[in-house]
Amino acid sequence: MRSSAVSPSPAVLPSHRRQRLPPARSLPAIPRPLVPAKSLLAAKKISLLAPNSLRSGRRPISAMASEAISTTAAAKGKQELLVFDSEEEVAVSLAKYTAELSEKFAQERRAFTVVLSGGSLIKSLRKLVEPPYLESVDWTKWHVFWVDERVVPKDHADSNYKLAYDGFLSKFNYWFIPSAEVPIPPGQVYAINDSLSAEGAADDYETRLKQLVKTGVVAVSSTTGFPKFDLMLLGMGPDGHVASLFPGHPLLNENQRWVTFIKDSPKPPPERITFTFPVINSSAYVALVVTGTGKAGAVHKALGSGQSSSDMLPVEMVSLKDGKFTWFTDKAAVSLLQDRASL
Ligand SMILES: O=C1O[C@H](COP(=O)(O)O)[C@@H](O)[C@H](O)[C@H]1O
Repeated sequence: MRSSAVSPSPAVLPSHRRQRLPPARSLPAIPRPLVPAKSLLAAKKISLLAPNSLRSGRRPISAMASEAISTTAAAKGKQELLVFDSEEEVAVSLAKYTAELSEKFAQERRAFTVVLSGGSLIKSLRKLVEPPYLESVDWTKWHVFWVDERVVPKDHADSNYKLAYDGFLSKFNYWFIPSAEVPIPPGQVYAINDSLSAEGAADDYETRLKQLVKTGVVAVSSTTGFPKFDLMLLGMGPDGHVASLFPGHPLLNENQRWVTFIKDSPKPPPERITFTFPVINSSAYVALVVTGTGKAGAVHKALGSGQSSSDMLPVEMVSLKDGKFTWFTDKAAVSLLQDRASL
């Protein structure tokens, strides 16, 4: 088992986790099939619309939509837009994509640093804890972080940690273990210290990240000097916010801090901590998962309007320095892009 430089003390774990969860090392060994190296992004997709991407095996929603989105995406930098028929298919593809990156980084760096969001993203990760991935992924290499967190106790309904724990980290349902945790060593799950103020929690998280950079668990971008996470799994709100970076908020311009705090979040709860754009944009891979008609307006503004302006949505500010940025969407989320009038 890999030990981390910074292990959460038992005091920062929520009581339900302390009491109920067997340590990862006590789980029975699970036979891990050899997973052949596969190309990334080989899963079923119906659209590929951005430049600099593999184009094989993909069919556009429509020629009109394809052309229009491709043009806009080209103007906005290296992005790939994948459109699936349903959220179910998004979840299937996201699991494959994540498992393949897990294998790649586990081999290359002996660690896989994964950053989670809250919100609907967690539900879309459900296929990763089902066969075949629950057996084939080397969970012991995972180091789990949060791109943003609400400043509430970890057992609070608003906690992104709790959401991830209840919806993902505790959902390891192997046939002879009816209910167990995903076997990520507990010291590699980096929840915030919920006994601190928003400012204190942001400082503490940034300090912990700096220690993990020093020990080599988290990589550093040679381009930006900011931490370079292997995979960031982002969601997007209907207003186009990502992490806890909201439209028009001064935090959008933060360019020094790795982790900062907000006390006036327009979406409750008001107090949160969040990674900053320099950190998000230094990632090796970002998967932005956007599903449902509620997000269609923001998707249209980001990808379909052809306008690049001073009123950029936060999602439009995701622009990786030297990483790969992929949108995982369903048809509902891109429904306004399919409307010829808006293309
Ligand atoms: O408040 C938040 O919202 C966003 C988006 O959530 P969704 O439910 O609309 O997908 C989420 O990505 C972020 O982590 C969370 O704190």
